[in-house]
Amino acid sequence: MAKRTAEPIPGPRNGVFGRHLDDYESHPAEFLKDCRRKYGDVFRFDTDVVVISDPAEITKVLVHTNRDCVPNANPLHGGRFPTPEQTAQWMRTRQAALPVLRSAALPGLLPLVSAALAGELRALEGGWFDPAERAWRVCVNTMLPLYFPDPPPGLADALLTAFTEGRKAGEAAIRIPSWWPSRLRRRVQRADQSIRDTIAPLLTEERPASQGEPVTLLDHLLTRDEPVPADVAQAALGITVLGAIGTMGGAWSWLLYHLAARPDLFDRIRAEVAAAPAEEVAARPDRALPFTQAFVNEVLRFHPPAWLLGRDAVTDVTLGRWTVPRGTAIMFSPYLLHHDERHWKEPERFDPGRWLRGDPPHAPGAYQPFAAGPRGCLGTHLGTAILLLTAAHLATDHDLDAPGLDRVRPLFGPTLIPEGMSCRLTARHHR
Ligand code: HEM
Repeated sequence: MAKRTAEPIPGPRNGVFGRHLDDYESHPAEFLKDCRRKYGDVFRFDTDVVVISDPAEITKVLVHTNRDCVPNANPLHGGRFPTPEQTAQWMRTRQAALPVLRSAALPGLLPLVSAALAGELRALEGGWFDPAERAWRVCVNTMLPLYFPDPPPGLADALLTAFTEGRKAGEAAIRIPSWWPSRLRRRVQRADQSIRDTIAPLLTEERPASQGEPVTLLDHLLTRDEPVPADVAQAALGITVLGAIGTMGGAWSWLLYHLAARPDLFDRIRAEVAAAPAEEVAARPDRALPFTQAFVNEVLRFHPPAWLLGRDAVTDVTLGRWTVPRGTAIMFSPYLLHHDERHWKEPERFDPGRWLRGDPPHAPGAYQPFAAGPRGCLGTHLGTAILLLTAAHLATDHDLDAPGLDRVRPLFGPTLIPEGMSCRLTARHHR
């Protein structure tokens, strides 16, 4: 590995895949934390993989994404760097999806999300369920009404299949070479194709001229003066939701966990929601519910679903006093950042109040639940709103039981989810 200094980047001997894989797999976050303590804010994790934990360096890498580096290679796409044309195509997709995802558009659209969410929560009433198992479908069904006036039958299933298969293939990527046309990979490609096939006819359908303002993303795409290329439109309508399921579902599960773990704070949320005008809560929950917003911020700090992120350097990249060559994977962990006592007072304390006290709660760049820069989360505002609305609906309409929370463990998989939680929602007016 080329360096600016003669000294090699420190890290575990022979890399993690040499002798430490078991240690890493049994406690990934603890292992990384330990390495950071031993080796510093830039350490070598394995040949061609470095981990960084300094907020300023992380921000620099995120901001320069698409220029110096790209989001980690998707193993399903052969592990190659995307071509400049593929990156440009994806950036057009982001642009096409913005009409429903940017913060200014959301107040008019959130009542759709809120109604879908209320239905999903009602459907969960009565039986015991594991939030981490049910979250994926809840999140898809909650997001789709923003995209389609009548979500096409089968699309939610197609998205969930593609998500599940993609997750399995992602986990297997460590064992199967990225160019291997494995059965798993073919299943992901088939699932991806079925999303495109479900969406394609909607883009050519004759639709009645829309009455008044376009509402859903489909309306926006069909009423633009300049037609959006079919591939971009399909990706905007399907693949952006697919990209959101893992993180959104993880965040949703942790929200339920923390609400159940802190009945005192849940009561404060109930009081805040009861005192706020219902229309304001539905359209601008971030403004109407400051304590609930602080609670959500703290959930995403304590248990960021995207706990490990990475970029692949497409050119030599300087990290502190080192330069790593093109091809190096540069990883960082929002979980480590959010639990670093150098940037947070009492990081192991779940304390929404830290977001309300007026003084800056953390070092710049030390809060990264949504990453940042040109490839940061496209659904930051929507994701936050879904969590706020979930808390608001639960507060108004449901009691939440979740015994045995002390046995629930964080599972550091492709996303961070609670493992082993079981809970039950009961309608409040039934009591
Ligand atoms: C609380 C919920 C959510 C969290 C914590 C979250 C987190 C993230 C993070 C950390 C990334 C960056 C990944 C990286 O840098 O490699 C990301 C990307 C992305 N998110 Fe979210 N997200 C959430 C909700 C959503 C929602 C609701 C959408 C809606 C469609 C969405 C759409 C996307 C997309 C499309 C990308 C890929 C951006 C790109 O590569 O250009 N996310 N998300």
